[in-house]
Amino acid sequence: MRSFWGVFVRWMTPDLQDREVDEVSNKIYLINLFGWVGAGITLVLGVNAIFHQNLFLAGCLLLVSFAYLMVYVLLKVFNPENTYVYSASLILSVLCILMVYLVYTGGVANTGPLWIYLLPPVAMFFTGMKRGLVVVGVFTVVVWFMLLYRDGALLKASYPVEFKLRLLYSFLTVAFLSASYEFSRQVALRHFQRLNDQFQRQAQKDFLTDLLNRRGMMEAIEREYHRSRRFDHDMSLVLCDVDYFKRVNDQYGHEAGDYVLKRLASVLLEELRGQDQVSRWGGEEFMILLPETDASNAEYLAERLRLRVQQTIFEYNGQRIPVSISLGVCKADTNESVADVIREADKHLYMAKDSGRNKVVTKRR
Ligand SMILES: Nc1nc2c(ncn2[C@@H]2O[C@H](COP(=O)(O)OP(=O)(O)OP(=O)(O)O)[C@@H](O)[C@H]2O)c(=O)[nH]1
Repeated sequence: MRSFWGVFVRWMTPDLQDREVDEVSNKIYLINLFGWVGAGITLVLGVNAIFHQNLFLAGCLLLVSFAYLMVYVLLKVFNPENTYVYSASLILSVLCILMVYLVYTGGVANTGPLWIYLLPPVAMFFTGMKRGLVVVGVFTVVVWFMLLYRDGALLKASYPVEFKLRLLYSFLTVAFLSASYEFSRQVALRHFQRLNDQFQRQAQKDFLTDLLNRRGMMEAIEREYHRSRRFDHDMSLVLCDVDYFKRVNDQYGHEAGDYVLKRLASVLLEELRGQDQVSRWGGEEFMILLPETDASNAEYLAERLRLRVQQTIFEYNGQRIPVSISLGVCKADTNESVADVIREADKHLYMAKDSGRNKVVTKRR
């Protein structure tokens, strides 16, 4: 039963290929739903009109039903992300024509004009506030003209003047409310997107050094790794660790330790090229990603960093703190996974530590 429902829903809805639920996918699903509901209702009304021998009305309604079905076909056959704008325009155009027709004929017992309130919310939601206002504006002018021109000479149905005026005033009120609602929705959406971007950035930043954190760097490495494989470019990693950092904390205090990490972060940033990326990998460890860099250039850069740190004066509260770093360098090979490359860089770092610290060790091939 469940799988039947799943197949049915999949058949009825456009394929968004696991796209995340967002404003666009939400719109696509609603346009599709609107198409189905519109096609269903107008089909029933069309068949009903055939039974009542009103063949002109039946023809119109069946045509509308077919047009709404095309909304689904457009979304299903073509890429919905490209065609949903056309589907929305189709829905709106057909809706406008249907509303004008209902105002013209009066529908059942002159209640046809009551359906025009559908237009403002649908127009605003499907096409946005500005375009929605244009559609509603043009529609209002057309209907206003039809209702007021020579005391209803353009209408098949006849309405009292009070009804016509109140219909237009209340329609404009609904249009204004729909536009305000759409405007607030857009403002809230933008605010939400800004917050989301901010959280995403924060989730990838290290609060102490303001560098990328391990999570942000992992993403950067994965991205670069796939790029370098695809275009057959070199890529290297340098893992760098402060020597005897525990002593810094013990001797000068934890705040001095924090100062060293921050200062070191800015020294590393100064030495690197714009395309390189540096992150705080954890504690007193920094991971550096070097795109388009082979092992000997990565080693050269690592050596330059080591020297630069050695020559930099780290001074906190008037006290000079001796700081040096050890670095493990590894160039990514095509047959290695990202985890392998990181493991290799880590292995070389510990070889640098074992061989006395303040050293660079590179994987040679
Ligand atoms: N001040 C400060 N200390 C940190 C931070 N993160 C980690 N540490 C300290 O860094 C020290 C790391 O010490 P160890 O792992 O023993 O390494 P080490 O003393 O640098 O020795 P080697 O790496 O072998 O040269 C620990 O004392 C941690 O408490 C931080 O954000 N701020």
